[in-house]
Amino acid sequence: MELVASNKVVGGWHKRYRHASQTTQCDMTFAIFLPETANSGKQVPVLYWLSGLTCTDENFMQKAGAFKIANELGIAIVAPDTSPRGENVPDDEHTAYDFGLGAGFYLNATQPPYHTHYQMYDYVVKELPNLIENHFPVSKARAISGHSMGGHGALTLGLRNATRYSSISAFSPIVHPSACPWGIKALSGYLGDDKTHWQNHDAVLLIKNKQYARPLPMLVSQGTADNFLEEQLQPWHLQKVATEQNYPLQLEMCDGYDHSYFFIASYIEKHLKFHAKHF
Ligand SMILES: N[C@@H](CCC(=O)N[C@@H](CS)C(=O)NCC(=O)O)C(=O)O
Repeated sequence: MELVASNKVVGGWHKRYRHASQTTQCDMTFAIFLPETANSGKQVPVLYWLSGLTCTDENFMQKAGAFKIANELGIAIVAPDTSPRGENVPDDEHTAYDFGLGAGFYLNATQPPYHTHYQMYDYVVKELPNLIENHFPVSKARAISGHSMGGHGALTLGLRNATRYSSISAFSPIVHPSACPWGIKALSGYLGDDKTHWQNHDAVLLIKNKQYARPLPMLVSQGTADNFLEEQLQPWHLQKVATEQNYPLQLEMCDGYDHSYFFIASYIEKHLKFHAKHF
């Protein structure tokens, strides 16, 4: 692992590392925030943060305003990149922002030419936590959260790995990718056109089909002034299946907030306190 950046912040540390990933077969960069309590070697729980389309490990760390409250709660935060990157990594053929680089959708692609590198599900669920737990003073208590495409990642990875995480949250998530333009483009491009292969990557279908080992506490926050609300995000689908299955979802509609990090900065304290309660 190569240290790329190191900044002291609120008594703790923000660090960026690059490493050769066996899962994605390219160099990956991630960021970690370590609270002050970790300086003395105390093992702290980890929140994995998955970012949205076009993002890297940097957006959350620079814009979410999470450090002070994460430090008070003694929580580390790990932010991976949103896709594999590098010269040999194929992009969308039209270099669109919603597929390929910056748009890995937290799944394991099966379709050429993407399947070699686009293995973000295994990277986030397995390789990254192993690396983090081997190199930093963290416990095995993990929570998962994310925004938009990363909200989709948090919901689906959390549901499918309910024994690895203690709680799930999401901001403005893509809840039903099988039925919205961003999701249909990604799932067909990475997994092929057979929709039976999409079900494991769709939070609404996972809950509908009870595809989880145990229900985890789930908090979803959605701005009412989000440009993507009607066409892409559609949280009412999640609310409906959660009610039908009695899944412990807390969905809050936040009046006047848009899709940006201004919204995340406004509600991150609530999400961090939610996860802190369940570690
Ligand atoms: N319309 C935007 C869509 C991308 C977008 O809104 N990305 C969100 C996640 S889905 C984001 O977090 N962007 C980066 C940021 O705000 O720092 C574009 O064309 O770039």
